[in-house]
Amino acid sequence: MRIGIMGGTFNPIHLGHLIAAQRACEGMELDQIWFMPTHTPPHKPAPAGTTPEQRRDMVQLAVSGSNRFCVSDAELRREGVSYSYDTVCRLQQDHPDDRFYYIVGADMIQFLPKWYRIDELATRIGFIGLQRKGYSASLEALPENIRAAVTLVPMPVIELSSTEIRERRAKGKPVTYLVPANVERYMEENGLYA
Ligand SMILES: Nc1ncnc2c1ncn2[C@@H]1O[C@H](COP(=O)(O)OP(=O)(O)OP(=O)(O)O)[C@@H](O)[C@H]1O
Ligand SMILES: O=C(O)c1ccc[n+]([C@@H]2O[C@H](COP(=O)([O-])O)[C@@H](O)[C@H]2O)c1
Repeated sequence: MRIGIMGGTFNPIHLGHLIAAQRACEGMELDQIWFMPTHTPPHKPAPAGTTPEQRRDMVQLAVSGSNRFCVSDAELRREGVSYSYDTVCRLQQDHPDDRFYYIVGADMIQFLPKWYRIDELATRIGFIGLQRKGYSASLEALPENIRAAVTLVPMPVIELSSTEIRERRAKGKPVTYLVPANVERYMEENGLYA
């Protein structure tokens, strides 16, 4: 199988993540997308306002209607910083017949050279890079070996982030149509970000 890994903090998951995953799925003819919430993100502050279980629950709700999308808790089960290299090595050990692709937004593409053991990672998997407003999706600045591993997939610009969802919730503004309805309900019921 061709499997896309959609890694993220997902604090919380929003429609930008889901549309990105769907475009990657179509553009690269993937069989499945595994949404992989990080335990501890490598390059940003530890997520505040939620537990890892709550972030995972919201992702689970968001993908519940799909037959191609699912949640992997491989990183949540592993203590410490969630380096993608460690995750990929483990996945390839457990699923030797499958091919893995790592899906990243355009904001992340320019930081790929800073990823832990990126040179080895780029020999193991392909990266699927998606367009995102405000960030250059150009590959020119990347070293040749990393550039060769990235395929760009066009996606409509979805100007939306988890930060915006948290800020709207903190101000008492609705997040309707920005996150799936069942995720909005979960945030309400658990008093998240309010
Ligand atoms: N609107 C979007 N369009 C395309 N890709 C996105 C979008 N939002 C997030 N992504 C991508 O999804 C992955 C996971 O993102 P993450 O969970 O950190 O969400 P975020 O919205 O960037 O969060 P935050 O605002 O808290 O920094 C990253 O590769 C990121 O680039
Ligand atoms: O392995 C790394 O060095 C690395 C550095 C930055 C980001 N990542 C992964 O990229 C994904 C998106 O990261 P973030 O910080 O936008 O949530 C998430 O799965 C991270 O674990 C991985």
